[in-house]
Amino acid sequence: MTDGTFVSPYPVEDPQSLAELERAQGDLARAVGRLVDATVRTRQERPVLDEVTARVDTLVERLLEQAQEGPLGIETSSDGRLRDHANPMLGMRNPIAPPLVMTDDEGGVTCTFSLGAAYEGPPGCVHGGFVAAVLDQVLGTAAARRGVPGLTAYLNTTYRRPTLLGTDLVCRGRIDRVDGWKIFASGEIVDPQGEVTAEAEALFIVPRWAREHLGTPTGDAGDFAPPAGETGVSPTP
Ligand SMILES: CCCCCCCCCCCCCCCC(=O)SCCNC(=O)CCNC(=O)[C@H](O)C(C)(C)COP(=O)(O)OP(=O)(O)OC[C@H]1O[C@@H](n2cnc3c(N)ncnc32)[C@H](O)[C@@H]1OP(=O)(O)O
Repeated sequence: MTDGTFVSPYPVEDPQSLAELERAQGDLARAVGRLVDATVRTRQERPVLDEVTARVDTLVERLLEQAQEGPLGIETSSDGRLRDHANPMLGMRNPIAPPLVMTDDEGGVTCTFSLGAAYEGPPGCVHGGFVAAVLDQVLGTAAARRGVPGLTAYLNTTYRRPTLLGTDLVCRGRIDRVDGWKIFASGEIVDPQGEVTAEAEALFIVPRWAREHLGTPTGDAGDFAPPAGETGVSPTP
């Protein structure tokens, strides 16, 4: 989804306590994100590794004492907007989300980000799948912010040069053409030297099951509620 692009049709009963819960969820995700990074980079040996593993297992059990069965889907945030907190690119509750933070600009969106050791593909470089995932999310967000929140029908990615880990990167996405429920977008990742490391052309399509709920492309979720069983997307009142 698009992390707050759409106003939720569901009212929030107690925004203040939900905001406090969200802060705690975000803190946990950031702490676990540091754990993921440390797990990849540590040079500790046994018995330290055994000790940490046992402590992590205990913490996992604690969290699972109260957990839902399946994925999160879409939830209404304390700010009254629809958010996909589990999104691995920008979800507030997902420890592996870099996270990507988007700003609107003329014709699309811009995102600055940096990826660490947990995203390594070729030595010192971002794994190509994550390069494509960043482009997918940024271009998809540009489409959604134009009121056409589609699923990716294709994403043609060209890798021009290695995308280095630990550097400040910029990804831009723009809309090239809108044709009804289809939106054609393109974008690129640029390194600190101003060189394009990867670029993509993509088509996003609002699926049939979502069209009647959107009515016409508006940029707002309206009374959006996907039919049960037709998609994994499940808004939570
Ligand atoms: C509030 C509402 C929320 C809604 C939802 C939120 C999503 C908000 C996303 C934000 C940003 C996310 C960024 C990460 C994005 C992912 O990660 S999405 C996950 C990866 N993608 C998928 O899983 C998509 C899987 N594929 C599908 O679900 C379906 O094939 C599609 C793409 C939705 C299209 O199916 P459909 O809805 O049945 O559309 P259909 O009527 O068959 O085709 C419509 C038109 O598109 C054309 N077309 C279909 N597929 C293709 C294709 N691959 N190539 C070229 N043309 C095609 C058809 O020929 C047709 O053309 P016309 O005849 O109209 O000229």
